[in-house]
Amino acid sequence: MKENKESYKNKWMQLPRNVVVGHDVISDTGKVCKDLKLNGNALIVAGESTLKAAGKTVEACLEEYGFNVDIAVVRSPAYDEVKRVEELSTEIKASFLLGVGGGKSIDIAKLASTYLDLPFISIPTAASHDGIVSSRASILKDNRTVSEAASTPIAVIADTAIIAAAPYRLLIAGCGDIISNYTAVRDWELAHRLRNEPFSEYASIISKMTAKVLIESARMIRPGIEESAWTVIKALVASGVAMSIAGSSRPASGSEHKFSHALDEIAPQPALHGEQCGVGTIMMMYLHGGNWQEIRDSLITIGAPSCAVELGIGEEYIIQALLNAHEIRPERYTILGTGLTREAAEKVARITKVI
Ligand SMILES: NC(=O)C1=CN([C@@H]2O[C@H](COP(=O)(O)OP(=O)(O)OC[C@H]3O[C@@H](n4cnc5c(N)ncnc54)[C@H](OP(=O)(O)O)[C@@H]3O)[C@@H](O)[C@H]2O)C=CC1
Ligand SMILES: O=C(CO)COP(=O)(O)O
Ligand SMILES: [Zn+2]
Repeated sequence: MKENKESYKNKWMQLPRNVVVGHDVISDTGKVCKDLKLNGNALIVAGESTLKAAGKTVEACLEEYGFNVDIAVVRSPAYDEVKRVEELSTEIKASFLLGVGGGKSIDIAKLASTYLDLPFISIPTAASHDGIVSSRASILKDNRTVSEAASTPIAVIADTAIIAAAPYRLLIAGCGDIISNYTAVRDWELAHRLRNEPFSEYASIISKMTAKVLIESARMIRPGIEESAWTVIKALVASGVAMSIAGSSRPASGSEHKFSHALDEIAPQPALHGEQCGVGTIMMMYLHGGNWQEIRDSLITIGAPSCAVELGIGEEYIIQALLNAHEIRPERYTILGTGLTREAAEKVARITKVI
């Protein structure tokens, strides 16, 4: 029976059981965990700032319901942090993990709980990325971002008051990560046509819909407003569901993400993931022959970076990242093909006003 259980794992669509979104829902953390029949020792995984923003509140809410709670503070989305969290989980005999923070904390908790086969709860403190519910984890290995299959959270607790109070730059980054779905899906369609790569109509439609709805509501996205946090969180959740349906990050990660990951490797001070992906989408939409101006105008309306200066990254790094991008996850075919020439890279960056 066991081997059958294992065999279906590469076919299943893992979706979270409970997605709780709203004002002050963080105070329901203890109840959510009890309702999920979780017991024993909990391990919170958070960053320095997110521990203050929400981690300590989560600790108190869990203790109120009789859980023993430990905390692991993480600093980078790297494998050695995942290993450290795994060891601590084993040491304290954790029965479940909670990722409290941005993509880094959530991905580390997600991957550690996958390796340990423990339940995991996602508690985003910002609407900065679409890994909140996804069955993927993006982790640095030898300075290169790798995307690994991971367990979907059994619950998501997204407190819109905390998310609205987070630095607005994080909400804007989440918008960039969603808008990037447009070129991600075009790359996926291209790979399906040229290389017969498996393609999911449903996942691609959901993914494109999140970008479309967000662009249409761009004027409504404002700092400190819970309604704005709601709008972006719903898009991020839907985008993560699209990845879970596809069983890969394909619906939300294409050539624009390759560009962002390439920047992470060479830029002295990379910008936020979603900010870099947004700028990458402008240029990749140009390469696809699509309406890059609409992408650029939407990012500007939201207040997201649309060029190198606004990313705080030098022009040469933009060009170099364009030249390196196709080497990131080379098996994932995109509009970048086997790579741009320097002239082509400079041309696309100039025409789209990124440099
Ligand atoms: N698995 C997936 O499907 C996906 C994964 N990702 C990954 O997610 C990461 C990007 O996520 P992102 O959130 O931008 O990066 P981080 O998790 O690094 O968060 C960015 C910064 O925001 C801070 N922060 C978060 N919430 C708050 C808050 N409420 N108040 C104050 N500060 C806050 C964090 O603090 P602190 O330092 O305390 O953590 C951190 O310094 C990348 O590694 C990317 O690869 C992105 C998309 C999808
Ligand atoms: O960032 C992601 C989707 O927004 C995940 O993508 P990667 O698989 O490229 O890490
Ligand atoms: Zn992303």
